[in-house]
Amino acid sequence: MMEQFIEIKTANPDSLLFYRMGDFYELFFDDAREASQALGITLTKRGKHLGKDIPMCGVPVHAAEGYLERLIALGYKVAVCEQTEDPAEAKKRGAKSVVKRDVIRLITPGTLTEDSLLDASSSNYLAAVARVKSGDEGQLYGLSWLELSTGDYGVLALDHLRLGAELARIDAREVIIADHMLMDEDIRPLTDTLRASFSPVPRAFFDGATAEDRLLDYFGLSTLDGHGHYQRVELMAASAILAYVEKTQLGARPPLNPPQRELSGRTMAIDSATRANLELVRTLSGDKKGSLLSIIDQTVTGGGSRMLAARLSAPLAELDPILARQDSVGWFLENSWIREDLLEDLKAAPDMPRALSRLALDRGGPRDMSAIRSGFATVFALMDHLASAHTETSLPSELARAQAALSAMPQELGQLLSNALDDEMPLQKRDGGFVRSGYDESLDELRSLRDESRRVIASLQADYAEQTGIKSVKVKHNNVLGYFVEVTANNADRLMTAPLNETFIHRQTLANAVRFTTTELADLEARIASAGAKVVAIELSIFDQLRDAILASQDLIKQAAQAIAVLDVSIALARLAEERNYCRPRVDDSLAFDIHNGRHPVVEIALQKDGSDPFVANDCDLSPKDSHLHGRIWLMTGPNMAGKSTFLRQNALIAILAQMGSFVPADAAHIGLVDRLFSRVGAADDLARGRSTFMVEMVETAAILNQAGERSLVILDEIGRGTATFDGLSIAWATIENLHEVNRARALFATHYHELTVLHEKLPRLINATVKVKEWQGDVVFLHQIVPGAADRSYGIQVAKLAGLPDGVIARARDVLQHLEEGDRQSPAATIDDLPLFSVSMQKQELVEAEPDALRDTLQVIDPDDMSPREAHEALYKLKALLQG
Ligand SMILES: Nc1ncnc2c1ncn2[C@@H]1O[C@H](COP(=O)(O)OP(=O)(O)OP(=O)(O)O)[C@@H](O)[C@H]1O
Repeated sequence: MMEQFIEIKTANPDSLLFYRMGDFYELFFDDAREASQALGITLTKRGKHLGKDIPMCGVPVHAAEGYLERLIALGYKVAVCEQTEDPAEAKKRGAKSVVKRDVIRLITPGTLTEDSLLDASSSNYLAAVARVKSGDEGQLYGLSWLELSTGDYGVLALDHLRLGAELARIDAREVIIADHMLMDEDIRPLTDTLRASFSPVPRAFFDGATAEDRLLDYFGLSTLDGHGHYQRVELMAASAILAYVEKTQLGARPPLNPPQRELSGRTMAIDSATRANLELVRTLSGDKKGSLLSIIDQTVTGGGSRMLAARLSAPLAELDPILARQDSVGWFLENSWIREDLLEDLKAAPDMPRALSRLALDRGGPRDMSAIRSGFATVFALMDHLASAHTETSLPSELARAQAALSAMPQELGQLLSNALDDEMPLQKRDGGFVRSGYDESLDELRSLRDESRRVIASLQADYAEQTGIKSVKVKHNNVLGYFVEVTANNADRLMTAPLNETFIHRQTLANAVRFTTTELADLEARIASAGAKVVAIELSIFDQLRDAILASQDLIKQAAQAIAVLDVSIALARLAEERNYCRPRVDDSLAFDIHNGRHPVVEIALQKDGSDPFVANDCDLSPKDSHLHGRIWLMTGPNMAGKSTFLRQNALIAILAQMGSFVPADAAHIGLVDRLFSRVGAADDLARGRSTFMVEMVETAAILNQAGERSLVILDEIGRGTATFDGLSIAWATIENLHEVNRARALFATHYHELTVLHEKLPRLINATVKVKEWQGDVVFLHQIVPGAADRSYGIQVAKLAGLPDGVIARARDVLQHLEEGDRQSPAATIDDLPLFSVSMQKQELVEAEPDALRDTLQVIDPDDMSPREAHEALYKLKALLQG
């Protein structure tokens, strides 16, 4: 057996091998060590190999999915190895022969189809990255992606700058890449930063010479011309995906359509740092909760939720489809009366695309079929409700298309499924029991034969009781003996002596009972078994017929599922707009960016939940004005904690929401299409990649200055903060000039360098803005209101006080500040360099903290009313002693 194991393991070196033994999947050697640790299960040993113990651990087959789920979540791949013959067959070859086994499935993070392993509301993409040389030095990349559980398959050619951004958008669970590329300079940053697990595959997967043939062969086509003119690097990536799918599905070919070419420029480019900073679908700490998606997602179907996440991750950069989506949301906002009916229908909608893909991969069960059947019910209900609305007002284009897709569902198939499938569905197809009676005559006959025999057996118990005179005689069934007659031990003798021993044949003696069979019983049992086997055979063939019928209509079913998702998303966004008072933004191809009373969608909700003061709405106008041809730059100064970062982020989020087709948290908004969004907000160390905070900041700023154009929106928060004051100030200064003169992008720039505010005298499109605060008895009160002008001071010390810095440190900081401000007026450089800031304040802090606190503590516990004169006297001495030291 070990020989067999090692052979199979050698063929699957990069997967944990789940080796089937009876009711367990066992893991051996290093696999066992890794899995026992990852799963927290006991590591044992079994037998020896080359004189050493073999480490082993195992998981029960019936609970395997739970363990698989955890391993896949940790990024492991698993090869599932099953027995491929009956143990009885193996025995025929000799008592010691090993049952044949083979890997029947490779489970990898990007190729999942099981509901239990998938999150209904998230897509699960597999991606492939191909690379070719282009021009003298340059490299061109091909990126392909596939959602195996829904069949969504796309491809794109792009340069290195966009590769990271697009991979971050797709948010694949697994990325395959040729093994020789994995360590390359251009790929390393991706493997370090993305959430995906990278799977190296042999170079041959990406072979450019055979790529097209592989696609043609897969789709049974003689040319791909009808599907677009793919570049070579696109073909390489797309065919590598197919090769990997064939490898992991062991040759099973999920039905796909040729990959859709995505033309660059159709969506807003958002690089991975911006995406992460803005916490679109996940927060910086990796949680879904608290992300923008979690706040806006009111969808009720898995497909709708996945579509909403995809739209949020890829806001459009083309006008018409944005307007069409807005029309759908607007229509549901106006016709709110129809929403409730449709919502009820949607809540009952099954996840058809995932059921479909399991059926196609021959992994589907009766419940997947019934999901398609109930999909028809959902479709009919939706059509009814839409039709009633239709008579009153005409549907906007996107919804009209959805309605057309729903009505294209093949009704005969729906009828067939509801005729053929029973109401209650078993989990597995192997025991039958899912075909409705009345659907197939021969099946019904066999079933009644089987059931009749069962009834006869049930009546035998009474006959035998009468015949033997033993009232307690029982007819029972188990898997080893089949049907048998059982009597208690003290009644057994009667059956074993004449005349009853002619009828009752002894089978088994237990402690308290003895079991017999009869020819009559054996006969009936044989009849039941043969009818039962025939029943199952007929049911399985009906299953196959139904599956073929479903797959023949799969394109129509997928389109209907897509339509359901469109309805779900549109209704969800309409409800969102209504509940939260969002407005329909005016999106056009101008360079405007004019938000009136905008709010931060996530902070607004957080404040509401806390019961804090309501969110203060703010305007933001970056539109070109008068003779200025390009967008404006707002330079934001203002105290810490005043709300600058919130303001910056809210405007980026409003742009994203607007271009994904949603309404936005504002009273009014006018947005000229944004082609690229850059946001450098807050700094986080990237120690894993050996970069300091400042280095990360500079890398991201470089990307912005190199790529932003006049259609871009740039959000920069505190550039240069992580280095010496003058270096930082100079970098921020030069960055603003570049944005103004070269990039000419619409931009929001927040800074603590008040020196920058003089720039507006030189740069005509630069506007100073600040956040209003009120000073009250030495403390600062934040009004969160953005107003024109520059901040006079930072109020950093007041904020530090609010944060609870010791009083001594605050007092000393005020001294130092005063000193610096005076010095600054004379010779700023000298002051900053000369003052031993840190050590001075630390010494002072120790002084001020240690002494008064001891005195205070003692005083605090003294209660004069509860003291005798003598005690009071002693306390005084104690205080005095404390004072002296
Ligand atoms: N418009 C607003 N209305 C109400 N509360 C707000 C508003 N903007 C911000 N806040 C509150 O103020 C807090 C601080 O905001 P934010 O982080 O944006 O300040 P900041 O000026 O960027 O500070 P720092 O310079 O320290 O980064 C937020 O967490 C939020 O609770």
